[in-house]
Amino acid sequence: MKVINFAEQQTVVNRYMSELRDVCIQKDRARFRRNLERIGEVMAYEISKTLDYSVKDIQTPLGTAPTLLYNDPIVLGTIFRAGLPFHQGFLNVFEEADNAFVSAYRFYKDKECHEVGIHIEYLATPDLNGKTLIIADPMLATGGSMELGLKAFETKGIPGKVHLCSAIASRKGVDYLTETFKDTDYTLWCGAIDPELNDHMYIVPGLGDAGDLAYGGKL
Ligand SMILES: O=c1cc[nH]c(=O)[nH]1
Repeated sequence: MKVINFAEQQTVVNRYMSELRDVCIQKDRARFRRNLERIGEVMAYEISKTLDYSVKDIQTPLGTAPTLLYNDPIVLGTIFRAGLPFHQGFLNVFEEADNAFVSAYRFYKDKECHEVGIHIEYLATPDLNGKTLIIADPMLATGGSMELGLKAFETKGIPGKVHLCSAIASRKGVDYLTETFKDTDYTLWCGAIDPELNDHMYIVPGLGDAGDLAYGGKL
């Protein structure tokens, strides 16, 4: 598996990332969602360069324009709920894509929120056989929800290509996925890779709880 880290590049993604993280700016929910969406748009554009293209003749009012167009049948997958604005960014770019959704939640063994697992509950996906699957999961903490999300999607067909996308990943999560998918040609796209996970499996420095910041708190 190949890993791309946008934080190592000179790119506008770093500006969007700084706004996601900034403790004052991130309080503006609409802006938080829009920044996740914008990172999705840039990642989608970069992924578009990896697709398979062939020349198609486009009829204009004045003649024919030979144009390189991609042939990949794209499915955009995401994990509720924090994934929704990030997913929308990819959909803004690949607007013809089919879509797949899965819900995953963490369950804890005690009131101190020590995690014991991730539970998959809801799954809605088209046939994935031979498709180019792009999974948008903005916070890659342990890598567990991305792995389980992909496994859940793969019950509905085996994709031809897989792109795993996160806004912020932890080093531990990246190492876990790199090991788990070491024999694949998957690509993991990260807005940034942060050094630590805390006891509650939150990424540090990270940004906090992406779902709450995008949509408000939950019970
Ligand atoms: O730091 C983290 C990790 C997982 N999910 C989040 O929203 N934040």
